[in-house]
Amino acid sequence: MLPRIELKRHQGGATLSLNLRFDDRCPSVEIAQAHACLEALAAEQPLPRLQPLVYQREDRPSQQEWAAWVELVTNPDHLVHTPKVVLSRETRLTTPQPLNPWALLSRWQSGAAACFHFGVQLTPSGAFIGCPPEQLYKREGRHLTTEALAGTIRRGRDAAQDQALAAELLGDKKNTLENQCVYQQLLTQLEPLSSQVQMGEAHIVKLRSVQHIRRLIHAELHHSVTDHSLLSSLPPTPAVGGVPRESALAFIRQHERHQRGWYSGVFGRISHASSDLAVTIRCAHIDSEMIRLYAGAGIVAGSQPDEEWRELDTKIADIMSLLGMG
Ligand SMILES: C=C(O[C@@H]1C=C(C(=O)O)C=C[C@H]1O)C(=O)O
Repeated sequence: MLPRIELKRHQGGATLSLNLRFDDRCPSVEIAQAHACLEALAAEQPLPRLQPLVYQREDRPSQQEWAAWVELVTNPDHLVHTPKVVLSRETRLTTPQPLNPWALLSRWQSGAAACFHFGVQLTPSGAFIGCPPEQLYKREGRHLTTEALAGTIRRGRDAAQDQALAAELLGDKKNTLENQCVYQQLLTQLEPLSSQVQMGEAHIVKLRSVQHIRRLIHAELHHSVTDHSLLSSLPPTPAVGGVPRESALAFIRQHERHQRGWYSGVFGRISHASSDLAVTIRCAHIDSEMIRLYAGAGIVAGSQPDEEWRELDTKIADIMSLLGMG
């Protein structure tokens, strides 16, 4: 989806872009519609204060169903052909109070400096917003940077505990395997598309509520490779899908009963000179009476249902705390 109007904030200002399509459309109609959109833009207004919400919460799957899925994925007969599946949960908050998505995004992004910040107005009262920590890829000319971001542990109560948890994460077999599944697939996919592929050391990324293992990957793209080729090949990475992709996605389609919607997709900017794209995790879909939050966790050999469920709780609680709940 390409929005009609894009607003990009950067240091020292903002850029507004207007997108026009001239393929199968009458040019004068397209220009008139674009003009109407520009005229409908309202002047900047102060954001409303976020009020604590009264809501009803429903999680899909339930903890019981989740445990059953994790047992299925970690069964040796399943692991032998599908070593990683990223399973997800949808948390629905039904509320009679309208929530201003931009007020939520503003509070969210102030505590997520190292993340992408995006919001898409889908309808007058509906938006998809998020602060994902994960880059699908960044391209400058022929130079590509991507990353394997997978493997999670909570933040510590103080600096010493936080460091101890980070060290535990880096040394943990199950989390290392989760990350390895991602970088191995990225390296395989990049091989026919690029040369001089280099991978950095595993290190820790610290977010407000969780820490992750990350490995950066750099490559020089062949001249024939376009964003279209990269987007046809890389997503969904095993950070949101699994390994091998097809059987992991088949498991997800068979078992997850909620729609992932815009969650676990791709969001960003593409141009001839450069591109910058994020994976849409840590996000919320807001409608007039419902907020949908999403969280996923990579399931591999050694994953325990209760621990993975707690990981989902931590990721969701991070967003709910912005709304004064959870
Ligand atoms: C799928 C999500 O996150 C992914 C899963 C992770 C994990 O299981 O350790 C960590 C980061 C992401 O790769 C999500 O947050 O929804």
